[in-house]
Amino acid sequence: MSGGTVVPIELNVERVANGGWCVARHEGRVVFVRHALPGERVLAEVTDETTRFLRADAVEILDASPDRVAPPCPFAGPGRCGGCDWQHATLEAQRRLKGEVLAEQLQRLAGLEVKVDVEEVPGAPQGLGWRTRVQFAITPDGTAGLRRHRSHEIEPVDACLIAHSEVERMGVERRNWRGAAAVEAIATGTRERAVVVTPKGQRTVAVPDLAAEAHVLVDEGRGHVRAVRGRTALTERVGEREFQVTGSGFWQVHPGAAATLLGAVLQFAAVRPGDWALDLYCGVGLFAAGLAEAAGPEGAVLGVESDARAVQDARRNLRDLPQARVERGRVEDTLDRLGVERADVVVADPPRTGLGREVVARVAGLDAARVVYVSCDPATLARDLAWFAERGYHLADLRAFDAFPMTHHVESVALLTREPR
Ligand SMILES: C[S@@+](CC[C@H](N)C(=O)[O-])C[C@H]1O[C@@H](n2cnc3c(N)ncnc32)[C@H](O)[C@@H]1O
Repeated sequence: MSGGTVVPIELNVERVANGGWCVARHEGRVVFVRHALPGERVLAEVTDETTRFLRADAVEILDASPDRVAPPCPFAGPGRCGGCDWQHATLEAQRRLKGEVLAEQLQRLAGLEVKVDVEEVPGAPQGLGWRTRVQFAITPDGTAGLRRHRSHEIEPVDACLIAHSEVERMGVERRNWRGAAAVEAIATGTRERAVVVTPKGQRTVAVPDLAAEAHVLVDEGRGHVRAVRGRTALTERVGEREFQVTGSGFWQVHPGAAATLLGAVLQFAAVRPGDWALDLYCGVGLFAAGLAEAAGPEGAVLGVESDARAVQDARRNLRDLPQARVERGRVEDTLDRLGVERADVVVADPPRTGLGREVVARVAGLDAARVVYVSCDPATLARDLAWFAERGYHLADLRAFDAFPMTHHVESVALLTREPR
């Protein structure tokens, strides 16, 4: 907005929308408002304006929702840290709102009427202290902070309440990082050093008394974190099995999420001994391991993953399961390249962009009895489910998990089955 005093507008807040917003209306235009809750009357400052809609921050609550609480974090609130969206709502309300968002996306984009209960993920009872990877932005004077919402500005913080205690014990916020643009701290609980990658190379930082795994990446000032150079593997444990995760390879950030999602995937996949299963976008092999154990030595599992280091990790993590193999490549080309024509079960866990129409068509063509779709984005999940429906696969079951408390993000696991012929 241009300079001068910003006059707040009064809004009656309606429903929740995807992305941590609520919907209101002002002079014929939709307003997407943050820091508000459905049913509230608020004064809001407009932060962004187009011909079709406004964005605004609630700055004063005139009628509060019964779901409202004081944010536990002092850096949450209008114009402050953009890392969390729902610090001002109870955890129960946050989960209800996420369920409403998922249900609304499924209704609007896939024509599905579903009631969604978002389940708690064990390991963060207050919704705090769960984030095992935190990307800190660095101010020009070297102070660590977090980005403000939809902004390049940095909010200096002296602690992040959703960060895991081991990330906090690294003390990234208490060090000076002059010359770096970003630092990513990754904690898992077994390593005792921090590795810093600078433009001049990699160095190891001693972190005194750190009974934590610390892994810090620094970029070259271009505003993004680069993959770590060299082999700095972390070890994650799920049940009896250990998973090596090298560099910035994908692993769930909530310490309870990997085991919880694996449980949901195996429940829906219902793999039987001798089955032929695919794990698409397999990362370091979390789901492939469970599928291979269930399929047994007579079965077979193929993991497909595009990231070279994740493929190396997956092969290592699955080396005691000869029925599992991992192929490096993009899902879009690899199934064709390998001539994969059928499967009993397909698990797919794509990035936020979802599967897309072509991969949906390719997966549906495999004629699997069950397709398990793991998604971190309700909108792309709903879009893809509509395409699956065109090809005869329908939503048979859905579980959703609060793997990112205090934020608007929600993780879903959908079971798709074929229409009987
Ligand atoms: C959400 S992660 C899932 C990882 C794994 N299922 C897990 O739970 O740990 C998505 C993975 O897909 C990989 N990926 C991204 N685009 C891909 C593509 N087009 N083809 C194959 N893998 C891809 C990423 O490298 C990442 O490891």
